[in-house]
Amino acid sequence: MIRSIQKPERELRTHHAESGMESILKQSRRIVIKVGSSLVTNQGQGLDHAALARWAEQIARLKQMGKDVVLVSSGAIAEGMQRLNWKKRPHALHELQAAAAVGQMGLVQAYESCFRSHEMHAAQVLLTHEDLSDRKRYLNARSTLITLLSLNVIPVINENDTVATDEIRFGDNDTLAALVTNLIEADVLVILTDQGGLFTADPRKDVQARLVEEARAGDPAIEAMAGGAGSDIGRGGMLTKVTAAKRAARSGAHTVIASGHEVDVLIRLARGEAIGTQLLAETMTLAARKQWLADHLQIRGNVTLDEGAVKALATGGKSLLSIGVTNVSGNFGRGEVVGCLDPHGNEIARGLANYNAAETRRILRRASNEIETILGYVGEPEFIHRDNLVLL
Ligand SMILES: Nc1ncnc2c1ncn2[C@@H]1O[C@H](COP(=O)(O)OP(=O)(O)O)[C@@H](O)[C@H]1O
Ligand SMILES: N[C@@H](CCC(=O)OP(=O)(O)O)C(=O)O
Repeated sequence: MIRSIQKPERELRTHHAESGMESILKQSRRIVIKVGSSLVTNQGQGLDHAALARWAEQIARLKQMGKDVVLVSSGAIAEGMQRLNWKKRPHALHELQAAAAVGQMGLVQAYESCFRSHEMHAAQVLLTHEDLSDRKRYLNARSTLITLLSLNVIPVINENDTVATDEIRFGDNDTLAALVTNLIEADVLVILTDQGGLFTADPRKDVQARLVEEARAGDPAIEAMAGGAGSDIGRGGMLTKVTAAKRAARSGAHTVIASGHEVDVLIRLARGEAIGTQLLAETMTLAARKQWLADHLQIRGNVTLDEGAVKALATGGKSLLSIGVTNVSGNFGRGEVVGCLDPHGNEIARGLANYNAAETRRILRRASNEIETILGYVGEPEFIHRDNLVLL
């Protein structure tokens, strides 16, 4: 497992290396990597294809090291501007959105051809923040991403700029990357940018600024160090990265902020070299996720379980299958929270249902392999997956 709670005396370190520190990437299995605009474009004009090829190569090597990788990549607007022959970044949101729609084609084409040379595929996933706060879409996005990972495909995520405006306005894929980290319960979020990491002040303005090697994600002191907006190309700045780290920590993920200009930065991090800034989460992934679930609980209905299912949940650490459900009450949708009652009506657990109430009424007491015949399709084999279940 990855390193967990840091000691208070290590709250903030600003001196350089030789500290024997090891990168948290070494121990982690599931990683979200965010590459900022400055690392995938030619100063905001078109894509830097050589850079994309380097990212794909490094990610292919991480895969060989047994890591699951999701890539969050900016670059659509810059590529769209070039394809449309626009020399200056427009101010009107609808024009930025149009540029993103044109450029996204080039972005995924480029990644697909890069990953193909490593005998891998890329998948385009466009998301908005709202998608991830809606429980049904949250579950759908989660299942799709986890399936893509199991198929050895690299999901390449960007904001769905056609329907979102806030992120274009602020130029921020950092928040999106943090939400994806929560979504798939990644161990680490790696934010690559044009600076060596988080400095005690903006290094472009303050020559005295020192690199913060390690701190606690969510420490108010680091928020104060991260100034306002950054460059003209990407405009989220360091503050959105520090905030992203705080958000990622909510599901137990650590964050690394490092320079994408370091040669083979991802490989070196994965081998354990401490590069850039490590912002550490205090809780372990699973516990944090359960806490997240607990915070979001608003029961929409109940299912009653038979004794076997109660035992499987309470002592077996298992998922809840439809075969163990004997009764359904309420009117919940897919992704909504249901209470799980024992045969005496006592609530023993809560979790996110993979099937809505009407579907559950049809599949109760039936085995998972019968779901497809009964409903005409099959989603997940479990009614509530263990990861989405909290015992009371
Ligand atoms: N404390 C700080 N440490 C490092 N960089 C900072 C800090 N405060 C502000 N910045 C600025 O944030 C910029 C990175 O943000 P941004 O340009 O949005 O990158 P990206 O496109 O990679 O998301 C840096 O170039 C730097 O000028
Ligand atoms: N989604 C947009 C821009 C997002 C963006 O610039 O974010 P960031 O790289 O965090 O500064 C694009 O692909 O051009």
